[in-house]
Amino acid sequence: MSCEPRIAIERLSKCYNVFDTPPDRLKQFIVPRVQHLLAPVARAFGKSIAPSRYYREFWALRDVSFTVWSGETVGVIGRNGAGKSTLLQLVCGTLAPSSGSAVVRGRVAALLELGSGFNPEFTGRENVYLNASVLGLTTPEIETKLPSIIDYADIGDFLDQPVKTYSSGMTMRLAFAVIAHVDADVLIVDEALSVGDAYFQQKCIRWLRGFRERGTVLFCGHDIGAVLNFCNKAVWLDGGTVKAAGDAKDVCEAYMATVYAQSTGLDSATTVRPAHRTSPNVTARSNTPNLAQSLAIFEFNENSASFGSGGASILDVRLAHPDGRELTMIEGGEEVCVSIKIRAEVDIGSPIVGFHIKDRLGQPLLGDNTYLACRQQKLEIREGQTIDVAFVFELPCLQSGEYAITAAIASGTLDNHVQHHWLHDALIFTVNSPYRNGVMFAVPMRSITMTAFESGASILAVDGEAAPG
Ligand SMILES: Nc1ncnc2c1ncn2[C@@H]1O[C@H](COP(=O)(O)OP(=O)(O)OP(=O)(O)O)[C@@H](O)[C@H]1O
Repeated sequence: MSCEPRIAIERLSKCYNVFDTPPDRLKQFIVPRVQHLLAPVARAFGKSIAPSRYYREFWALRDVSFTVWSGETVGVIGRNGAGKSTLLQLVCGTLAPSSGSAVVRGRVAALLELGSGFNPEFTGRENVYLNASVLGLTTPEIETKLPSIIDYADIGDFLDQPVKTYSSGMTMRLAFAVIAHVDADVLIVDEALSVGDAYFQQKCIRWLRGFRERGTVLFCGHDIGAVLNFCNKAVWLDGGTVKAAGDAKDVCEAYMATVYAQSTGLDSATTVRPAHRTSPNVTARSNTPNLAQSLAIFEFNENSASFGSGGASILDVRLAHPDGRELTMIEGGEEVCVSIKIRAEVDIGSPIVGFHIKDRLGQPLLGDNTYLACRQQKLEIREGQTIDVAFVFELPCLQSGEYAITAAIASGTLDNHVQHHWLHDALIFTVNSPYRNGVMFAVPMRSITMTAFESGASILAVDGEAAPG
């Protein structure tokens, strides 16, 4: 990180004029103008006219100051209406401040309202030129990058159709493709917009993660998990002012404690208590996890993003029961099988096949590879042969959301290998789960026990269902 501040925000405020009724807006438009015209007449009679006001002021942001340093990823958090979007729009310059300043150094790209910079009457191709030049690229630069932008957006023949004929997903793909090619120094992104279809979402997240390594990011986080995963700093806005700023973990924890306290009516200072080991109170016990999570598994996507030196291709990736039956519903802790089918295009001496399950932010949650388990009995695959690799394991209880399985085949050892084919997001699946436990995934508890005592004697023991977390 250098010592150059990329974003310097000083006493930034934004006041909106709020009209209670539409006629008030009209009155505000007409009456002060008439009063202004009549003012000289009134003055001639020794009178003055006080200008009428038909609105009230609403300060969406007041005296906000903080600095984002080069290389930082800062999440802006806060409840609905706290002023996050207003702040981001002021930083991007799409909204004018009422007072104070937001100075950004370097080339800025914003992912706020994707496609909002597009002219709906122009074709996608024309909009790429328009948008990229607004973001600072010269025409020769755009021409050089155009094939890559088109490839990234992957919207086929629609490129030469007017943008007004696009679905919102297509507009988003094209807008993101432009953003990904403008070599920005600062990226301002509204997390809620980094969506689309699951494959494209994973592609965006991969790009954002890569960008984070070289650029500065200001990130509007509607989801605390995303901020914790993605940001090193956080700014907590509350009613348009900065409530806390600093290390993302500290700020998010303080924010969550307050949100929890407000939703439960408890004082946040009383929600964290020291552990008391002497007198546990109530008992519940469980060893039968039976809260079902419903799954939707998409088709294997052989065209998903990939890399590798070649020599082998991943032909299929499946998530199913270990006996091959289709998986539509799982219970916490059930055995599942991730199977990967591969064809060798050359002889491969020491194949290593592996997979990752990633959450919607691209965070790898779990996975494994064949290296340790199979190193004693080396398998060789000959050119033209196919192999099936099956990983059978207990899938932890996942939170609701979208997940992606990435699969790969390499050869060699863990430290020294050739990557033949790495297929990002080969299989997407969604989980609709009842678990709300605040962790990325939960392991099924073998038992959960709470015991009530009175005068040292146990008075209550209850068997309950396992609900991890
Ligand atoms: N054009 C406007 N006129 C009047 N009030 C506005 C206008 N735009 C935003 N506001 C108000 O300003 C406050 C901050 O809005 P903002 O959209 O910045 O909040 P936010 O933190 O991004 O909320 P959310 O998480 O719901 O997106 C809200 O109370 C909102 O109603």
